[in-house]
Amino acid sequence: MLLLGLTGSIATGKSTVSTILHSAPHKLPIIDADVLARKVVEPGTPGYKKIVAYFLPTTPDLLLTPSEQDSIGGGGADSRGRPLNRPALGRRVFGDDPERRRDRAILNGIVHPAVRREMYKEILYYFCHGHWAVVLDVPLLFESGLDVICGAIMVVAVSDPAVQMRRLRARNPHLSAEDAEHRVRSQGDVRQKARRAETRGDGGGVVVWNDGSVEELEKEVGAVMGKVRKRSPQWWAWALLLVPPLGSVVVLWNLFQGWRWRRRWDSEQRREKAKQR
Ligand SMILES: CC(C)(COP(=O)(O)OP(=O)(O)OC[C@H]1O[C@@H](n2cnc3c(N)ncnc32)[C@H](O)[C@@H]1O)[C@@H](O)C(=O)NCCC(=O)NCCS
Ligand SMILES: Nc1ncnc2c1ncn2[C@@H]1O[C@H](COP(=O)(O)OP(=O)(O)OP(=O)(O)O)[C@@H](O)[C@H]1O
Repeated sequence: MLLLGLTGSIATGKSTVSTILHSAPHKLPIIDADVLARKVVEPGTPGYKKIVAYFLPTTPDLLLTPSEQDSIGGGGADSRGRPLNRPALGRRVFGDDPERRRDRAILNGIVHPAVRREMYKEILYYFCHGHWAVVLDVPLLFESGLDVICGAIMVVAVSDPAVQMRRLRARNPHLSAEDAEHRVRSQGDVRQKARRAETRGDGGGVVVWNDGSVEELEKEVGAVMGKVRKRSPQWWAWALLLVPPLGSVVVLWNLFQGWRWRRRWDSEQRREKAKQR
């Protein structure tokens, strides 16, 4: 089974592409890291407890008040505690200054391992059901190291940063211009991610440009999926499932390839930095 990593930057169109990939004619199952990242910090979970222990003393509005819960339809507080006030936590961790970077690293250190565990369980489920591919929708695919396990990576990118900012503010009108700017800056430049995917070569890394309309996007997704599909037909997914030793060898080979792509990219980056000095 092909693990197709779907990534990009904030508001570049990952969720829109993931909806396209989930619908006909592609009909792929989706594992959404944002959904899992919410699940693993629900009240009562170990993730929730760690976040409250670290952030509450310095973030008085970290938990929703009963009236805020009513207004978002979250129900009343129960014995597991009040839900997190996500915008308030976002203000603590999104941005470029050292304090926010440190707090973001701490939050990532709590949330990412729990997300990875949930993700592996879902991958196993889809593998056992004989799907030819599953989409891993992960905004921070490269940053979290999950690129290594993916047989192919699709980056959804926009070439004009103003388009990204406009779509973000239209989708999240509650964000101030400053908050929106902080969120965009908290993720790497999407054009850099596009270049990184392309270094993986034909079908192993593809870029979907989303500067145009949704109809154009659908066509573009169709075209790049043609390249991806060539590398991993349905019969191959069944062969891996029915011949476990073959499946194990292929998993190891894919991990090795992913690791080699990562190393190649890191050394290219080092060379570029050295040239700039
Ligand atoms: C800070 C939190 C509570 C803000 O929640 P909020 O509901 O306001 O935003 P949401 O979760 O929908 O995120 C919106 C977008 O921000 C970006 N983003 C989220 N977390 C991060 C991060 N740690 N670093 C950079 N960008 C991020 C993603 O593109 C995401 O799609 C939340 O984003 C969070 O818990 N982040 C840490 C976990 C994480 O990395 N999630 C991303 C997938 S693993
Ligand atoms: N081609 C397009 N034309 C117009 N609007 C678009 C297009 N693609 C996406 N959008 C809109 O832009 C906004 C951001 O898109 P989407 O939610 O798919 O991005 P995302 O990368 O998943 O964002 P996030 O990382 O924040 O979850 C949405 O409101 C979406 O409807």
